[in-house]
Amino acid sequence: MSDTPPVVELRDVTKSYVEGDTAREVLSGVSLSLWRGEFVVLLGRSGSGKSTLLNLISGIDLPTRGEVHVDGKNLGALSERERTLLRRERVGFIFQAFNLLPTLTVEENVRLPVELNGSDAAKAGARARELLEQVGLANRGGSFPDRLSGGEQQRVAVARALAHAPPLLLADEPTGNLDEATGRQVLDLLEGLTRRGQACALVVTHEPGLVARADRVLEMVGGRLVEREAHRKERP
Ligand SMILES: Nc1ncnc2c1ncn2[C@@H]1O[C@H](COP(=O)(O)OP(=O)(O)OP(=O)(O)O)[C@@H](O)[C@H]1O
Repeated sequence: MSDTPPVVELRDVTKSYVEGDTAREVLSGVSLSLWRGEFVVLLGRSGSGKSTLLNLISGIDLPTRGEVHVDGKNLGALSERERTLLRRERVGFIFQAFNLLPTLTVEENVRLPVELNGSDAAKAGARARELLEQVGLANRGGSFPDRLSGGEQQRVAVARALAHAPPLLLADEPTGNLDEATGRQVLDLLEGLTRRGQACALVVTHEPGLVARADRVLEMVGGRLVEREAHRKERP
């Protein structure tokens, strides 16, 4: 095992939501370590708490009890602004609905996270073009997102999520709006680029093909996290 901390560490995390007089526990004592280089799939029925878990890892929400550490930092000890910065610098996101900014071109969408992290325009542009080339969209940088197909938009979203080389990628049903063949193409890219960048990917999916390719398969069941398969690689 290496001396570097896990990219994500959850220590006995509980999350309850209060509605009226009742508190409902969505996560009950979840512990988890994710390491760089791991491609991890997260399964679970609708309402089982998958998005809640992603929100806690990204620091958008805080646990009721327990600790969440990202890149060695305890999110509960950070201010909201510090959590926002950590998220911007260290995490890439891919959403089911693509979530590209409609008023920016494809290239501007991809260079945005690089520029937000302080790179100058020339460097950000070069990095965006490199990523667009890798997702097969080198000639679409000047187009606006609504001119692209769903699969193309999601490939742009993959490029955007990885443009600032984050150690952690969180993807919430990235193929949910795509047909099977297009979804497979997007997942190939997602897997290839996260492995090449030695990032850790945590992907919520129902895609059986992806489950077979994952290093680890986790499932939310009754508020707990179950490790379904233990194809763990050697720690990077
Ligand atoms: N802000 C909130 N306030 C109250 N309840 C919430 C809140 N956010 C989530 N929940 C509840 O927590 C439970 C888990 O929701 P979550 O969105 O994490 O599930 P999920 O596994 O991602 O579901 P799906 O696959 O349908 O997206 C649900 O019952 C939901 O209603």
